[in-house]
Amino acid sequence: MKKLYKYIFKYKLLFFTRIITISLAALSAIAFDFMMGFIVDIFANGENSKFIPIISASILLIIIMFITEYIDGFVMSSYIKNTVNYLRTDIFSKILSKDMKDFSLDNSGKYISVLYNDIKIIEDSLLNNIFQVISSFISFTISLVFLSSISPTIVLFISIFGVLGFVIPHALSKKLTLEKNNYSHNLEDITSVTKDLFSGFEVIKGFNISSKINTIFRNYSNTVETTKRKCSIIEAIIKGFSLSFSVTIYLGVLILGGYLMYRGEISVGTAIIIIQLSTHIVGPVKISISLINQIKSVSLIADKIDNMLYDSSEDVEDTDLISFENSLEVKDLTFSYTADRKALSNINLTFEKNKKYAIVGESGCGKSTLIKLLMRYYKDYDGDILLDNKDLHKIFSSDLYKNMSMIQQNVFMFDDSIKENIKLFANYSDEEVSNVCNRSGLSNLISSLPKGIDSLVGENGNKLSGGEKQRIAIARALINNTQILILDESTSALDNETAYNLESSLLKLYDLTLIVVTHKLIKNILINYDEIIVMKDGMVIEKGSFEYLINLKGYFYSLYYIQNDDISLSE
Ligand SMILES: Nc1ncnc2c1ncn2[C@@H]1O[C@H](COP(=O)(O)OP(=O)(O)OP(=O)(O)O)[C@@H](O)[C@H]1O
Repeated sequence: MKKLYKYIFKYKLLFFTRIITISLAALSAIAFDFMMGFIVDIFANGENSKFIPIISASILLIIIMFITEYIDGFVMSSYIKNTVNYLRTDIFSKILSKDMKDFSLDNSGKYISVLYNDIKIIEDSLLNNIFQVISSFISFTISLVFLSSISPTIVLFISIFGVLGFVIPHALSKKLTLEKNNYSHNLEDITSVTKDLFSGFEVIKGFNISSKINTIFRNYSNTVETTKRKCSIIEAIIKGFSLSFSVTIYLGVLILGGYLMYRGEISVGTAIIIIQLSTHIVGPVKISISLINQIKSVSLIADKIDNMLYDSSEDVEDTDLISFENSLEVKDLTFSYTADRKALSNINLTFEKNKKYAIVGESGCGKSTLIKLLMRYYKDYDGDILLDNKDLHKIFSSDLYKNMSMIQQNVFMFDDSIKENIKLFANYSDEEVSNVCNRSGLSNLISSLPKGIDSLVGENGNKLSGGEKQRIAIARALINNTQILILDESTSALDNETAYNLESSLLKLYDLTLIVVTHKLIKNILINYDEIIVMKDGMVIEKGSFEYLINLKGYFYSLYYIQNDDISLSE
């Protein structure tokens, strides 16, 4: 919760201006109470000469109240706009600065929920209420000071019931905090699930499972609404308590004031002032109880955001890597996603600078897992991964991803031109862009388009084919001067010819260390790799050149034979 103070006080000037405007609004309201009392006394005593001045003062007060309300609304809306904006963009940039391994641990739906749902809860329950509490406190204090100068007995009575009114509902506040936290978690779940279900739209339609999916969604929606209802019930109980106490105080003041008037100790006007002032004491007590509880209920949500934004890389990264010079080594690497099954067992490999490596093996043997570990997606493995003899974990993220890039099947594209998608909005010259286009095999595509490199790619690159998007991704990596390029073709829908062309152009790049996960066992391509790494059941079981592996007549030979039934023909 403490970390939220940074956001609350970010716009100090607006914050304190708002306190001044709400104090003025509170003062004007109290001045109005006095005005009512004076008017009644002027009529009761027949003081005609004071009639015009009191009417003028009333009009002036109304104008002041209007202006104060206007300025107050203006300041408040500016404060909320700036603070919420700052909070949301700060959280967003913290999410972006997370390490890949940390980011992949959380479902992105959770981040979306924090950015919209949780921030809305913080705005409603904290930012708005904090001023209401301050305003209530100011009204309460000023009214109490005035009232104590008129009748200390009434002040004593109000204080006793006011304290009781605070203490009893306080007991319910913990329950409310927990329920609000549950509500926030349930909102997270429904956002993630909705996101997943929409991304599976084609499957839902294709397999005709809409009614099953509707049931799943209804259950999530029901859970969210049930938790929200629980919060509302607890809030209603708290409000019920505070209402009972405030009505008791109000009635008590009315009876005590009436009694003092009956005894002739105060005038009718003063009795009205007492009653009006007591509303400024009772009202704040009543509101503050539920407001303070609502503010407290934000604390668990604030802690949750803190935990989510915790970046484990801050703890370990202390090594730089200016440029990859020698080798990427994997020593005794073992990794499991779940305790009951190893995804990788005892892997030992060396990837030398500028050499080309292919990783092959049947589906599920651990190829993608291996390259994800090389890209530092997961940290909890046994063994070592060393880049130029430096522990992969310790290398600064900025250095690591400057030297290593991975291209997967789903290449993210900005809705902009081909050129901007290659440059990624950095300052590269046209010559540099054209150079990487040649190297990544994009030149043919560009020359066939009427607007060339300035052609727009469409939303997420929908005007381009899968292979073209992958080429743009390669150009991105090359312009960034990536030393090690990892290509995951495991799930690639690329046809053989496109895959062939893509790999051939990369294999020709001398100053690039290339690691390609491939399913397509094509001799003319595979002979160009320095080493083919063959995996089975999470282990590396063979490795060597294409020729060596074929002559070995082992597992690779059988895999190759399945895809190329007649070896003699394909050779
Ligand atoms: N996030 C995950 N959580 C749990 N198990 C996983 C996860 N990702 C992969 N696995 C399991 O780890 C094993 C290796 O998966 P991996 O994706 O590395 O295989 P692969 O060789 O790349 O397969 P493919 O060629 O089909 O892409 C598989 O048994 C898979 O079910």
